[in-house]
Amino acid sequence: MDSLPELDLSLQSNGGPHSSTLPHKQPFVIGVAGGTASGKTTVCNMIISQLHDQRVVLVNQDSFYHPPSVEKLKRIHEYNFDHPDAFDTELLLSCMEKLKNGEAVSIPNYDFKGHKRSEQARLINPSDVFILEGILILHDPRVRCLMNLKIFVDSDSDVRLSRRIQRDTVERGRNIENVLDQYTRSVKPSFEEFILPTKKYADIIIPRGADNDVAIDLIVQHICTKLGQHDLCKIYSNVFVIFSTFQIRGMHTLIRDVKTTKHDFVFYSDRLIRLVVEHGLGHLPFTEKQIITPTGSVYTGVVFCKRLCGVSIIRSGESMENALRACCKGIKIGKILIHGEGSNGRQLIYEKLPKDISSRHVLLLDPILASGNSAVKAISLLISKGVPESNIIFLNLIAAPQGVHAVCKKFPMLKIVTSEIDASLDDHSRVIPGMGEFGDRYFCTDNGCTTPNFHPTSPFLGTPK
Ligand SMILES: Nc1ncnc2c1ncn2[C@@H]1O[C@H](COP(=O)(O)OP(=O)(O)O)[C@@H](O)[C@H]1O
Ligand SMILES: Nc1ccn([C@@H]2O[C@H](COP(=O)(O)O)[C@@H](O)[C@H]2O)c(=O)n1
Ligand SMILES: [Mg+2]
Repeated sequence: MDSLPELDLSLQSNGGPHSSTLPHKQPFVIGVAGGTASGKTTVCNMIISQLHDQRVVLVNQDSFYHPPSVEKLKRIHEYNFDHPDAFDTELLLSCMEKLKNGEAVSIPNYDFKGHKRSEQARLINPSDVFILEGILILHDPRVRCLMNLKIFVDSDSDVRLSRRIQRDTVERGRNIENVLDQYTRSVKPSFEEFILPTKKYADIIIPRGADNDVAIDLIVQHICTKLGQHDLCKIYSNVFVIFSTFQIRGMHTLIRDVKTTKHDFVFYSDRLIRLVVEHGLGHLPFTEKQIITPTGSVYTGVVFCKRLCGVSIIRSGESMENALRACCKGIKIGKILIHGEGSNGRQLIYEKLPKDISSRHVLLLDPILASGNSAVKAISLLISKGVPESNIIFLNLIAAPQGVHAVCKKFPMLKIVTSEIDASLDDHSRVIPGMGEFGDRYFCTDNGCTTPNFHPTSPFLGTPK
């Protein structure tokens, strides 16, 4: 029998686990094609507003219209703006190549009234997501090759024509006669000859354009999932990186900064730890439960697994205990101390684990997964105590690829939940870029600590200097 009260997971993560994110080097490129006035620009703006936490840049194919020569401008009513040759695709390709290489580019702004590039160009910075939008954006195979997701907006042609009349007379300096004449002479024939045939390249076709909220929601979810997939998450299905937002990156920026004060380091580490713990809890099993609300109505919900325990790897892991206690009232927390210099020869120095640990789901706590040697030792101990591998969730703030490989290869059934995966390890097995000695910074035992923030949970805690 437990001497502690039954566990109550008083706070839970909002929904299931996100198989998520990392800043990745290559941007996610989406192509959005469709006939004129089908709602491409409107759909793109809706996607961008729903991806509010990501850096998303919209690049319109219109920006790459060739400016017609003076001769052609004189007979502009004969010009076909809906033909693939109307666009400077070479310029589009070279801009995209620079952006993909992390360089900023200047792209033209297009003036539909004067049929020319505006004086003022638009500076575009490298970004997480680029949306390329335009009637013929799926036409050139080289442009299609840049895309991770291809969308075709499919709206009824009568609706498109009426919207085009409205838009072009209000926004593009045309009259109804111009619009109808251009539509029958070049817009409609080119749609049939060049634009409609590109629908077959689309991964997703959106009927009814911007009215199709469901399709737009699904697309946004798909983009979020894809953005969150670090390469290691693709290799190991048991690695989960929490969804990266500017908030999370901001907190990482603070705790990784060598100049950050001790107080801020502890404050922002605690915030990040809480997020990781909440995500970790989202991976626990649950069963369905119906309850009656005060209005007498039935609510079908879930109850979480109550047989839990935390195990912190001393000393840094102890920094995660408060967050776990705050989420899981009365949770038992065991401790493991492993010691060893260099990359080999880790030894178990101390362990204090609940007697019934084999029947519990274990949240193993260590903010940094570096070489993985200590983690492998700790996990092996848990397994030797009878904890099923699949009942272990290993929670970190940052993980090095080497540590992820070491743990996942040996224990493919456990789950790792982390907030960022770093680039590498240095010769001293320190995570790079990393955040230095987490335990020293958190417990204020490094040199120069002026504002001790004492967390007296560990029998092994050094004396603050
Ligand atoms: N679902 C919709 N309902 C009403 N008006 C719309 C809808 N989608 C687009 N529009 C309007 O139709 C016009 C054309 O839409 P737009 O997004 O510019 O199309 P595209 O970029 O494909 O040419 C715009 O004036 C826009 O405000
Ligand atoms: N000077 C120009 C350039 C283009 N067009 C028309 O714009 C349409 C593309 O923009 P959408 O937002 O409608 O996709 C295309 O159909 C061209 O006919 C123009 O009228 N004048
Ligand atoms: Mg548009």
